Amino acid sequence: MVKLSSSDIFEAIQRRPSSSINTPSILFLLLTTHKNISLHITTHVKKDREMEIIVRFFIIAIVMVLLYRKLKKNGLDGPSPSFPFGNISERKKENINLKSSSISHDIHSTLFPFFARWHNSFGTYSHTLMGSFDNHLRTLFHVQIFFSINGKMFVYWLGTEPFLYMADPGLLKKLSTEVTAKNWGKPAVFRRDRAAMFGDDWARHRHVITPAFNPTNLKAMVSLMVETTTKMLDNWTTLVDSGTQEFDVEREITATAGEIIAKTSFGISYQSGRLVFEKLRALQTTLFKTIRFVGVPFGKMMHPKKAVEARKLGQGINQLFLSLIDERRKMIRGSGPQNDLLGLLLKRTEHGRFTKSLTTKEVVDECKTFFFEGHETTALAITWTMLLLATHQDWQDQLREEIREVVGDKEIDVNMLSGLKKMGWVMMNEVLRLYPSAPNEQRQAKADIQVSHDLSIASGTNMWIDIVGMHHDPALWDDDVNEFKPERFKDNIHGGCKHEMGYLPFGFGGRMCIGRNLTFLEYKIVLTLILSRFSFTISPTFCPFYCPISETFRWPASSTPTPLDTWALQLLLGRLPITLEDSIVSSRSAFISMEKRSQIKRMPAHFFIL
Ligand code: HEM
Repeated sequence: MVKLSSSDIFEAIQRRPSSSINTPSILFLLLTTHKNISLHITTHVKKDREMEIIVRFFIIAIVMVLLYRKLKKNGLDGPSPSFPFGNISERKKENINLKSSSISHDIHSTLFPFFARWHNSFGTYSHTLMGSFDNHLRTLFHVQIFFSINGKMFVYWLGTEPFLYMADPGLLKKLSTEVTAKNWGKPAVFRRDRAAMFGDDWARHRHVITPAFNPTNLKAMVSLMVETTTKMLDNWTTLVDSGTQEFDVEREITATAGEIIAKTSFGISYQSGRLVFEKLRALQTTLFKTIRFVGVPFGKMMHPKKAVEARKLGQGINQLFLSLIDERRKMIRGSGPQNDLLGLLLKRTEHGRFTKSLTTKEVVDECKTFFFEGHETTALAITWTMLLLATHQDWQDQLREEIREVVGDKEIDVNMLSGLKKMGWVMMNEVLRLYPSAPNEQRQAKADIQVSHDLSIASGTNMWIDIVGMHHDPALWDDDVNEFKPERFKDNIHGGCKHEMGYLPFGFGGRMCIGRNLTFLEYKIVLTLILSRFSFTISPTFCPFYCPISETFRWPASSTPTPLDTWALQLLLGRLPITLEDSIVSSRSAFISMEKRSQIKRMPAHFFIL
C-alpha cells in the first residue's frame, strides 16, 4: 500500500506532458507508478481552495479509474467512460434522427440508440462471472454477480457515477421479492441535485399519505374533478365558437391536472396554487442548467449563477408551502382536520402519536413531491392519449360508444367508471406502455441485497431500470410491440407480456405509485368529458417534432418547459423534474385538430410525434 501525498500529485503535475492541467494524463502517471493507491492528502493543501478542488478532482478521477478497472475485471462491462463526463457526451453525440414525418411509436430505438448499441456490445453474458471489491470512499460494488438473467445488464456512467443498466424483468422480479422498501432508495447523486425540488428525500412517509387515497376520499374528489374539467371544456367551446383554431391542449390539460391536484390534495384553488406552479416551473428550467451534468464532479460550478438562482427559487417555494401550511393549521384549529393530503400530514404532526415524526420541513418536502408526482404524470398520460386517439379514429369512436352506454346522459358517478373498460385498456395500459410517464426508474441499494444465492448487490450500487426498454422489447411482447393495440389488454392485465414484470408503468415493489387510483379516476373523468363534447384528428398543420437531444443543448430564452419537455429529459437522465434545453419544445408547432361534436370546427392542440 502506498501513501499518496500532495507532493506526489504536484510531482505528477510537473511531469505532465502539456502545460494545461490534464487530469487523465496525471492520473495515468499516478496509476502507472502506484499499483495500490491509498490517498493521504496533507492538510496544508486544503488551505488553498483552488488546490483543494483540484485535489478532490484527482481523488474522484482516481476512484473512477479504479472502479472502472475493477468493474471490468469483474465482468461488468460497458462503454468506456471519459473523465469527468462518463458517457454523457457519448450519448449526446449519438445521431438521433427524429425529423421523420411518419409517426412511429418505436421510441426506444429512436431516442436511445446508445442503449441498444451498448446492449448489443456489452449486454449479453452467456457465462458466470464472479467477483468482488471494495473501494475506500464508498462501497459501490461489492458484488458477486451471476450473469445469466437474459443478459440485459451493462454499466454506463453518468459523470463519475456508474449505473447498472437493467431491462430484465426476471432480474427485477428477483429484486422486488428480495428487497424491502428500506433497502431501496433514490440514488444519492440524484437526491443531492434535486433537493431544491423535492427536499432531502422523497416520499418517505407513504404510510401517512396513503389514507388520502382511500375510496371515501376518492369519491369526494369526483365532483371537484368534473367541475374543473367542465370549466376547461366550456372555455374550449367558447373559443371554438369564436373561431379560434389553435389550442395548446397540452398546456390546457396540465393546468387542469394542476388545478385538480391543488384542490383535491391541498384544498386550494388553482389560482392560489398558481404561484407554486409558476415557481416550480421556473425552478425546473433553472435546475436544468445545473443538474444536466448529474454525476459530474463540481457540475454545478459550471453554472454558478443558475445554482444560486435554483437555491433561491427552492427557498421561495418552501416559503409558499409554509404559508399554505400556516393557513391550514389555523383552519384545523378552527374546524378540525381535513382528510386531504395536507390535512393528513398535519394531523399526524399535530395530533397523532407521530407528533415528532414529521417536521414542518418534512411536510414541505412531501408537498413538493406530491405537486410534481401528482399532476405532470397524469397530464402526460392524457396528452399522449389524445394524440393516440387523434391518430386512431376507430378507438375514439369505440370509446365514445362505451361512454354513451355506460354514462349516457347521466352525471358521472364514481361507480360508473369501472364500467369504462375499453378506456382502461387504452390509457391505463396501452398509452402507458408506449409512452410511460415515468420512463425509467433509478434505485440505489441502501444495504447489501442478496437477490439470490448467486446474486448480491452491494450497498451503494446505482441501478437504472429502463421501463421504456422493457415496454418496447419485442422479445417480451411480440412483433407488434410498437403498435397501438389496446385490445392486447382485453383479457390479460399484462397485455400478453411474456413476463409479469415486463409492464411497469406505476413502478414496482415498496415504492410503487401511491397515486394510481387517483390517476384512474381523474383520467376517466377528464377523457369522458372531452370525448363527450369533442372529436379530434391530426391537423394538416401538424409538424413532426424535432428532438435534438443528441446534438445540441440550447434553450430558447422565451420557452417555458412543459411536461413533455420534462418527459423527454426523464428519458435521458431519469425522473428529473426538469426540462430539456432545446428539444421537444420545437414540437410546439405540431397540432391536432379538434372538433366540437355538435358543430364541427378545428381546434388544434400541440403535440410532438416521433
Ligand atoms: C399516469 C399517472 C402516474 C404515473 C404513470 C405514475 C408513476 C409513478 C411511478 C413509476 C412511481 C415510482 C417511482 C420510482 O419508483 O422511482 C411513482 C411514485 C409516486 N407517485 Fe406516481 N404516477 C402517476 C400519478 C401519480 C399521482 C396522480 C400522484 C399523486 C396524487 C402520484 C404520487 C406518487 C408518489 C407520492 C410517489 C412516490 C412513492 C414513493 O416513493 O413511495 N403519482 N409514480
